[in-house]
Order: sequence, then structure tokens, then C-alpha cells
Amino acid sequence: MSLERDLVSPDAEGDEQAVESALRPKRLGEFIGQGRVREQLSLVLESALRRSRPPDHVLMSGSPGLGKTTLAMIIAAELGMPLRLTSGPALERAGDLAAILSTLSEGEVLFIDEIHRMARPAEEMLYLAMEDFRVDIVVGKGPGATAIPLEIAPFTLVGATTRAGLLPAPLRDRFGFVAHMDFYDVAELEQVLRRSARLLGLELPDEGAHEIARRSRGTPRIANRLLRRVRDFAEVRADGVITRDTASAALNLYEVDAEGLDRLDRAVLGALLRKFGGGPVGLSTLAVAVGEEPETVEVVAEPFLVRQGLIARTPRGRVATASAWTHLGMVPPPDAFGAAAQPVLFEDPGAS
Ligand SMILES: Nc1ncnc2c1ncn2[C@@H]1O[C@H](COP(=O)(O)OP(=O)(O)OP(=O)(O)O)[C@@H](O)[C@H]1O
Repeated sequence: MSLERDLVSPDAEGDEQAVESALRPKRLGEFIGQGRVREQLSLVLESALRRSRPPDHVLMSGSPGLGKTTLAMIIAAELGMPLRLTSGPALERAGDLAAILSTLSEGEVLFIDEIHRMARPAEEMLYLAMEDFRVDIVVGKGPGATAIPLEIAPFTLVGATTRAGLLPAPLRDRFGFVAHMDFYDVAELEQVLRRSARLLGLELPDEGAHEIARRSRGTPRIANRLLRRVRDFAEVRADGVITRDTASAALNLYEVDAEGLDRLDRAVLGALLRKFGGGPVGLSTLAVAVGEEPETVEVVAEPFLVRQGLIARTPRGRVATASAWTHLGMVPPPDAFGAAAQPVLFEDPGAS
């Protein structure tokens, strides 16, 4: 993986996880942005607390790095309950899940990250656990196999997914509350950056915060990461103050462009324009053209490019918009997607 990809990849790896946990907001009141989700969630939690019952199960969907794990931790903290963390890929067999469920204490919050990647038998066990707080332990094999029901303590499941569309309907329907996390706007990311700078003991003037925020792909994890790289640059190449010019020079060095597009984003756009004339082209063909897995293109690059209005998903495949051509310094063809939305000048027949 290239340095540039690491820098703007929405996934956290290695040492970064330690820094991240230091920067995580701990309570709902500290959580920045996602106003609607915060308000809905605070109602769900408050009413559960009043009834002294565990709240409904919560599903959070959204791109990586938008704060799903942080919110799961906040839910447990607001309820004053312990949190157990696991992930879909770790639940390969039903037994893996049964081992966790059977040791939950009453009211505990169970967080399953990447819940769409859970194996089928574990998923089926989860249906019953979510609905009836019970699991069936199957003993024996073939016609003689028997299911022994095992009561489990009432708990709250918090599931997170980057691909809500992949969740089977029976699982999705068992969540009482679904939170859709959206990309953050620049003002919200500035707040995230100011908070992180305070916690890291950095001086961050507003102009520097703005420059980093607008290049952070709408993602707090990336904002925090860019802040640390800009800090390095400011300390080594400047006088330590993160001015707009320092931030901009640092981010140019790391090949994060003015709109926050990184090397993968530009590779996807470049392939779409140069190899496929702007599309439409299927996801897997596009992924092969940039040498990435289709899932990486779909989960990491595409949501942001769609949000920026640079590509569109159509039933026939991915299509570049007129803005994509302009972004890469090329002239959009007259029939480019979205070009019709631009004002078109007609000769006025009644003129003269
Ligand atoms: N609303 C927020 N306010 C302040 N900081 C935030 C917020 N959301 C996320 N962050 C910061 O971004 C980092 C990444 O958040 P988090 O790990 O919760 O994302 P995630 O959506 O769970 O990502 P993944 O799906 O990759 O696990 C956190 O360390 C936290 O510091």
C-alpha cells in the first residue's frame, strides 16, 4: 500500500488505533455532527433509561471512519453498561457467537462491526438471540440432532456496516433503530480538528483547520490523520504554526488534492474517463482497470466520488459527470452526464 493510500485510507491501522482511542469523544454531547442521528439516538437511550430496560437493537450504516465504533462506545457509556466488541469476520461459526452471547451480562452492549460479513450459521443464531434472548445449541448430528434452548441475558446489539444493502432483510428488520451516518461537512470537520488539536496540544488557527477540513473526504478519521501529518510538516519545514499555506503545502506533498481526492480516487476517475470514455462501465471492470478489489472501489472510493458529484451510478454502470472531466483538467464531451444541467445558451429566435 502506498504512503498516499495510507494517508487518506478511511481504515485505521497499527499505532493509529491508539491515537484514535485518545481522540474519541466519550459522550453523546461531545460527538460532533450527525445531528439527526444524535437526536434520535438520545431519545432511544433516554427512554430506555427511564423504563430501566435495554434499548432496541441499533444498526449503524455508513462509510468507514465516520464514527460508528465511537457511537457504539458512547451508547454503552450513556447507558452505564459494559461494551463487548467483535466483528462479522470473527464470527465464522455459530459456536463463536454462542460463546459471546452466553457470557453477556444483563443490559450489556454487544458491538458487531462489519456485521454484513458474518457467516450464515452465526447470522441465523443471531436472529433468535435478538428477538427472544435465546439461542438453540444443537447437539448431535443428522436425524438424531436436538436443539437445546439456552436463555441469554437481555442485551443490546449494536451492528455496524459499510454496506447496508448486503444485510439480509430478516436481520435488518430485527433492528429497532437504524442510523444512517453521512459524510461530515467542512464546518463539522473543522470542529473535529479543533477538538483534536486541543487534545494533542497543537496550535491550530482557523485558516489551517479550514484547509485540512476541506481536504478530509468528509471523514473525521482522515481529518485527524491529515492533522498529524500537517503537524509534522509544520514542525520540520515551518515554524510549527499550521497556517493555510503550510497545510496546503503539506497536503500537496502527500498528494491529497484540493477537494480531498487521493491517488485511488484519481485513478478511478482517470480510468473512467481515459479508458472508458466516461462510462457507463461495470464496477468489476473499473476495479480491474485500477488494480483494486471491486469492494475497495465500491466502499472506499465510490461513495465519496458520488457525493462530490464526480461519478454517478446508473443501471448500466458507473458514469463520469461533466465535473469529473473538469476536475482532471479535461474538456467534457457535450453529452457528458450532468452536462445538461449546466445552463445551455440557445439563440433567441425573436432577437434582433
Ligand atoms: N463525530 C465525531 N466527533 C469527533 N471525532 C470523531 C467523530 N466521529 C469519528 N471521530 C474520530 O474518527 C475516528 C474514527 O472513528 P470510528 O473508529 O468510530 O469510525 P468507524 O465508522 O467505526 O470506522 P470503521 O468502520 O472503519 O470501524 C475516531 O478515532 C474519532 O477520533
